[in-house]
Amino acid sequence: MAVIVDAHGVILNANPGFERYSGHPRRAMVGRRLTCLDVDPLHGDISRALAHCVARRTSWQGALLCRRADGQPVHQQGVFQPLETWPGEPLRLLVTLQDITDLHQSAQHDHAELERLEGMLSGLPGVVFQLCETARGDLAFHYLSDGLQALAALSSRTVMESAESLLARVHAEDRGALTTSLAQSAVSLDPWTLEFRLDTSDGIRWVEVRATPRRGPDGVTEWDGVMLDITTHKREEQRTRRLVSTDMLTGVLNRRAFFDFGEAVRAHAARQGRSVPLAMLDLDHFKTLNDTHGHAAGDLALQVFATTCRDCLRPYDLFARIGGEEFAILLVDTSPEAAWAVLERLREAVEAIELDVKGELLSLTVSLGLAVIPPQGSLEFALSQADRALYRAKHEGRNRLASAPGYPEPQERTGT
Ligand SMILES: Nc1nc2c(ncn2[C@@H]2O[C@H](COP(=O)(O)OP(=O)(O)OP(=O)(O)O)[C@@H](O)[C@H]2O)c(=O)[nH]1
Repeated sequence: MAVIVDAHGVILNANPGFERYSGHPRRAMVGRRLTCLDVDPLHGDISRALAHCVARRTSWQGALLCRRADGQPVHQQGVFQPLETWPGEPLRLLVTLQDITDLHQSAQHDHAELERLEGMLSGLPGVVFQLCETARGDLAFHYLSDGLQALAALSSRTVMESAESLLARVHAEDRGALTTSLAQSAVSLDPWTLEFRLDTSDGIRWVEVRATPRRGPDGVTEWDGVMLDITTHKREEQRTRRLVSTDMLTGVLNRRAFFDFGEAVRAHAARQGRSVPLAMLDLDHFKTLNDTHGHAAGDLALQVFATTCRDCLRPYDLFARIGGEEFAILLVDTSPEAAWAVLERLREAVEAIELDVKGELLSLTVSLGLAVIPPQGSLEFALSQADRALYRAKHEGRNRLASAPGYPEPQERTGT
């Protein structure tokens, strides 16, 4: 509908559609102010639109809330247009109003739907995101649900403004894997899946990401995905792995872990053409200690012995209980000569133990058999050689080191 009004908003003329859409008889409205259609006739948007056009002599357009003659509110899209006038002629405005109630209702419905969806997404146990990589390789988050605050103590808005604010928190050791896996997914368009750590003020959080990529015509790759907090699950997994690889009595590695980790150490050294010194250790006369002082005293001796040995070694040397009172050591990044010296010091440290059993001080000694795993050799074979050397150490009087054939003896090292 359209009306012509003067500078005070008084209706001078109205088209036939006016009657149909406003419900007011056309003739009755001529001479009345247009503001009477507004739900707020004194201070509503129609008053403001009129004031705008009169003051600036430019058009105005925007949404208005009006009331029909029967009292029904109607949302209108209004355009107020000053008409051309001759100099001296009074100002007149052409006002067109279009009923947008249906559009408004559907927008309101969409808005409610969107709010419902937002509420649902922020309630999910994770972060829903849309990540975008431009053809130049720049990353930007186009969407992040609210869960990010709980996951990374960062607001979605901050990370949408700068993806770097989140990427900078990825644990240094995991950044390479993140970049590589994302690049692979961008090239192959296979799903992007990764587990990585985030450094947060609450400590390390483990995150699992799963996202589906697609490529736009402009070469941009977009991933729709979800980030899940798997910290609890990871801690549980690490605890289980520790339990599976740990000897319950002494807390050192068990036989199975020794072979698993030992194989990795061997393979690493072999790639660099280096051999790895290895030792088998067995407490002397342990049966006598058990039989004389009881099994509990034996257990205590094993615990003190294990702690003493562990303290003599570097953190990354492998030390494991591989049988009852049998232990094994793999010395990482150590020459056979240096290994002999380390193990001799260890033997002395064990000899210095004073075990307090019900007020009686008991001493312990250990015999050691040494061998090396050559670059082409196997862990099992070297262990059997160390075992034979250990047998020799026992045979030669215990509380001593003996080495497998070919192992540099101390005399050879010192040249004496
Ligand atoms: N208390 C305790 N004893 C253990 C454990 N595992 C094995 N043993 C005992 O360790 C003893 C090993 O004895 P032997 O193999 O005869 O060796 P030994 O008495 O140390 O003699 P040598 O090795 O020749 O010096 C046995 O009595 C086993 O029962 C354990 O977990 N706790």
